Amino acid sequence: MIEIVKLTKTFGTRTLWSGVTVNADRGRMLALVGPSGSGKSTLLNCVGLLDSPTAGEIRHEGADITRFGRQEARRFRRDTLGYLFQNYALIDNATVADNLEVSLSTRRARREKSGARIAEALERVGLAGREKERVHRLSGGEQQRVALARLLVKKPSLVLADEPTGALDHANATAVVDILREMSDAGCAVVIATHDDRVRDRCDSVFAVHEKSL
Ligand SMILES: Nc1ncnc2c1ncn2[C@@H]1O[C@H](COP(=O)(O)OP(=O)(O)OP(=O)(O)O)[C@@H](O)[C@H]1O
Repeated sequence: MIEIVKLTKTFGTRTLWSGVTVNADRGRMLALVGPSGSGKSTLLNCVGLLDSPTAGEIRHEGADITRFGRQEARRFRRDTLGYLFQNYALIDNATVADNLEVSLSTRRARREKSGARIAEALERVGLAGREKERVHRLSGGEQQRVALARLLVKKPSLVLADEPTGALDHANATAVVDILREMSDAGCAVVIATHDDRVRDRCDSVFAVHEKSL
């Protein structure tokens, strides 16, 4: 799915990591671990095209995504990528349903019954019937489950999760990882930057970012 090959990131004279080579495969969950500041988020952001590496390649379907122009990057984000952040990255003042609809392109939404898809995703994350509620009124755990429902609606083939359980209690963290596991079992490649040993232990492979630094 994604091949990261000899990736390096430097800021001025500081090398964050170099020679990073690791794959994210469909049907598997990869944990990115390392101490605070070791560059887990930066690596995830390079794969998500939110940041650029200094050297190396990130290959997807024969292309090096680090060389994508604006159009290709937009298509990659739209068609392939799903992101899950610690701070949920939802539209606070909008309803649950509005937050889920943004992940449907209008053409697709017209073609399919978006209402039914949204209801199904909300049911799956334990928020059945909560479409009309405003996101800022929900608890942190509920907001992260809305963000997960948004991924379930979008059905990306690659999910990048940055500390997705960092602000959650044990029950909500377990629920989040359960759903990521389900997406992975359905063929998605899942990459999770995490400090949480319980999350790490539920992944199929572990990549220690700090051990690849020079
Ligand atoms: N644009 C930038 N310019 C300079 N330094 C940066 C830039 N972006 C990130 N850094 C530095 O790179 C380091 C790695 O940050 P990053 O957030 O990737 O680490 P992390 O492993 O995810 O940390 P944490 O576990 O605390 O979230 C930090 O020291 C950060 O200050």
